[in-house]
Amino acid sequence: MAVGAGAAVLAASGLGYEVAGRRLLDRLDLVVRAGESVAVTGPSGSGKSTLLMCLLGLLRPHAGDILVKGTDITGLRERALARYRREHVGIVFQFGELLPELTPLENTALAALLSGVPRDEAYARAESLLSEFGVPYGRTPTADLSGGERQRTAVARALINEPSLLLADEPTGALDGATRDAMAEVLFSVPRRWGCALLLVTHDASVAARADRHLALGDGRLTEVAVSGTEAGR
Ligand SMILES: Nc1ncnc2c1ncn2[C@@H]1O[C@H](COP(=O)(O)OP(=O)(O)OP(=O)(O)O)[C@@H](O)[C@H]1O
Repeated sequence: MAVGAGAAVLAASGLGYEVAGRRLLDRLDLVVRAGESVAVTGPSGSGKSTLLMCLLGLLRPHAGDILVKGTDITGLRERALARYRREHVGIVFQFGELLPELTPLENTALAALLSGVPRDEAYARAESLLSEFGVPYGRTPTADLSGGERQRTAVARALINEPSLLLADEPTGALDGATRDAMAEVLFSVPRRWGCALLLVTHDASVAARADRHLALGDGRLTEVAVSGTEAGR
């Protein structure tokens, strides 16, 4: 657990999910606390994206509970799930999923505007987050930014509604070298600075090693990956 990690934001227990007769999640348990980062790795096809989809409420697990801030989201109907995603969850994908023709400021503010935040406040929050992450927010369309700038914009957008849970699916997968490291640095600073819980899925062991906890998904369950001496001393 991270130093000073707080209450459980996410507590999933006994999760089960089957597809085509295959048990992808099998009595899986997972707790992520406020201020804590958890990385999940696992072979291709082991069910990492399926787990994230369950946590987002886009797939309904066949067994188990997913408590987010004490509410079991597995029992929510569509409208309540949409509200849950809007109010509690931020998500960053591999390719950022931003609208290319909008500026980074517009892309970031849009997520707040769609949640009913007044225009001035949405833009003020967006400016503050983008400066924090060192993204230029002039008139340049997002399409013309570098890969790293686009991903940092995606993090700003994911944070604008002050989520308690930040989910990231291969957020560094499309980046390489120094850009990937810089992006990892930004992501892992988020739980420390904003106090939310971060759950990150990655194929990159060096990125996973930066998390407070590194879990491996295999045979439908999560197991702790031992932290090496160097990592433990970070
Ligand atoms: N609707 C479906 N019908 C049949 N098989 C499916 C369906 N959805 C997912 N699968 C299978 O379930 C397995 C797990 O998929 P998932 O995307 O969760 O894996 P992953 O660990 O995220 O993989 P990767 O690392 O390659 O992204 C895969 O073998 C996939 O083909």
